[in-house]
Amino acid sequence: MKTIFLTGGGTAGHVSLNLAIIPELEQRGYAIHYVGQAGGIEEELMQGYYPHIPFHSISTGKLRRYFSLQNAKDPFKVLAGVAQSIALIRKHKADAIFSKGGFVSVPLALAAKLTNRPLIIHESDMSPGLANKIASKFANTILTVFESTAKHFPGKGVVVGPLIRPELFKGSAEKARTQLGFSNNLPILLVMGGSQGSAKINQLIRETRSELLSDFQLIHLAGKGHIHGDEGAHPGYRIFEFVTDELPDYLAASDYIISRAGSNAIFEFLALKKPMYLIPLSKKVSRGDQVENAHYFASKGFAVTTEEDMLTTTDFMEAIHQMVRDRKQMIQSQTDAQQPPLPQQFVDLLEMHWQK
Ligand SMILES: CC(=O)N[C@H]1[C@@H](OP(=O)(O)OP(=O)(O)OC[C@H]2O[C@@H](n3ccc(=O)[nH]c3=O)[C@H](O)[C@@H]2O)O[C@H](CO)[C@@H](O)[C@@H]1O
Repeated sequence: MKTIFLTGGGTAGHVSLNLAIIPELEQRGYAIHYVGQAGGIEEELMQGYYPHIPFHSISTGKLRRYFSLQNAKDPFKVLAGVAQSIALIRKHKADAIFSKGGFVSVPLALAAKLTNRPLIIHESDMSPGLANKIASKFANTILTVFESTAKHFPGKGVVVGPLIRPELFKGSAEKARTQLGFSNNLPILLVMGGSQGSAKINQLIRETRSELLSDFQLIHLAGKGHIHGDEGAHPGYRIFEFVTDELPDYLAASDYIISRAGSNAIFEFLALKKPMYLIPLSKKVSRGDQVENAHYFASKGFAVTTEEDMLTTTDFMEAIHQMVRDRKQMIQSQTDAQQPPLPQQFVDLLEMHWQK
């Protein structure tokens, strides 16, 4: 039996794809181990979805882009993580490593190189993240979602497209309506501020909620720690920090989406053919990957987008009206788009590149 180490964490966007391929890997008889950070979202999601898979925590640095005294300690934390990773690879006789990115993946990537194990990386965004840029030096292959990303990895980049968790296609709209106490009279608008929630989007929803509730029923995924008091009091409004098992049903019931532009989430909405309004995380606080993702989606006719800087409630409401007006065309463009690969095809590709 082959043993495979999966890694990726920090945000749910660096875990989703691993969750999607685990059933296929298990069916092919792999022994799977997950390497992440203790207390990270990766540990929480793995415990929730796959509690039988051993989770190993390692030490890692944060790879901050800003000055902090913590930066001086980080190289030592990464080195400790490399030593732990080498020990884990040897102890469990890992044959190959698959990394979905995030800073926790860097020590394991370096350990893969030092122990001569094949390493495959996946990059979801148009421009690669810092962790993947570093880890790519030790990788055999970097699988990308966007075609233009492969050029960042000469000789190693391979376009694979987005992978969607199969359970997202199995939701029941009726189940969601019953559970949420929603009627069939008004469309449902789902709001997702990325896996961690978005203070900006939450604020816009709070400011426009009474207006929105005359046209929509709202499912608001606000993020951990972003719910204040008794916000769920209105019968057409339900707020949650983060949902897991219910997400397929909530997505099936949704007629429209407002979201950040994280790669996993927007490709899920595309695969489910949901008209969407994207407000990407600003370039001021990120490398601008979400701005690129959102512009790409708008250019393909899959989404309406506005940037968050200077966004007023009037602009916000206007963009929502535009999404409603463009609904039919958006669904048509989404229907014409290339279908995402299946987990079987993705794992075939992984196996092919491990052998290289
Ligand atoms: C702040 C930050 O660094 N964001 C990055 C992070 O986003 P983030 O972690 O938000 O990831 P994505 O938006 O790509 O994916 C979010 C995932 O969480 C799931 N979900 C969300 C809410 C919920 O209640 N339940 C649930 O299961 C979604 O279905 C999706 O699978 O990784 C993405 C992929 O590399 C990047 O594009 C983003 O720029």
